[in-house]
Amino acid sequence: MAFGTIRNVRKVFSASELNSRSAEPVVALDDANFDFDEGQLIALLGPSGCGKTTLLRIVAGLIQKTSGSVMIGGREITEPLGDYGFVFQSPSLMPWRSVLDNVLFTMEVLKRNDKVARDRATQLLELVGLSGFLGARPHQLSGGMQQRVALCRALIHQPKLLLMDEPFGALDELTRLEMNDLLLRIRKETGATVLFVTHSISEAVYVSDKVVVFSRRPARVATEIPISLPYPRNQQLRFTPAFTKAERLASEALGVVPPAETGSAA
Ligand SMILES: Nc1ncnc2c1ncn2[C@@H]1O[C@H](COP(=O)(O)OP(=O)(O)OP(=O)(O)O)[C@@H](O)[C@H]1O
Repeated sequence: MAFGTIRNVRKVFSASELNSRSAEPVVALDDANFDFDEGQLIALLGPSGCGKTTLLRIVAGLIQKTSGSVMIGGREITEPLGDYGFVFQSPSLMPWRSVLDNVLFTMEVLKRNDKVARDRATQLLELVGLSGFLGARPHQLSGGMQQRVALCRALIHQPKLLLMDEPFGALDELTRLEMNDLLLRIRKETGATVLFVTHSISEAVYVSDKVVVFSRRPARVATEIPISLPYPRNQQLRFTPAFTKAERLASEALGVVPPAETGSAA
């Protein structure tokens, strides 16, 4: 059985949730379906406003779905679980805390801020190339470095599932490419299962085992594209026929380009 199953998930934001008497209900998700295995990295790709963040928040147990089922590791998700990690577009670090103490914040909340936690935080920060910045404050770091800290903070408690919502969307192109490689390396080291929301077709193909493409709101899964590019991946893969073909399939599903006459070939 799959580690994660998203079945017929529908979410309607009612007028009361919209805090307005006059507003029409908003159908954010309509019958979203897909599965994923433990250790997989799944990219969720779709037009702006199609409900990707809403789906992540439902998977996280932060909001209730209107109908359908979300099972993670054999449990139906109805409330927030402690064993998830989150990375958002903004790193949201605490400015008064050092890099190390920002990473350890999760462990403080979980009351597990012991030597083991500190050693792991130090190892993670080393893995992302920040071993020289343990005592630095967030304002002394670049945007990419801050996002590396946020990644370590999300992984410090060895979460069952890592949820990433456009984590590299605010970074410049070069830093973004570096972060894609870093994510692949971290994921290999930690074995984390990841749901990764992005607007970038190229990024989705590069980092994932499968791209789930959503239609316009109300979102349904338009198609699932298995990515069988080899590991370890490197930037040269972006210029291979297999990569271009996957990008083309995703672009077709998004309606960016018409379907190729053969139905799939790049
Ligand atoms: N708390 C909320 N209350 C009411 N409506 C909401 C709420 N959260 C999201 N929505 C609506 O649900 C729809 C989907 O929003 P969502 O943020 O999930 O889309 P998205 O695909 O993540 O967008 P983007 O890619 O631009 O970040 C939007 O129309 C949004 O206005």
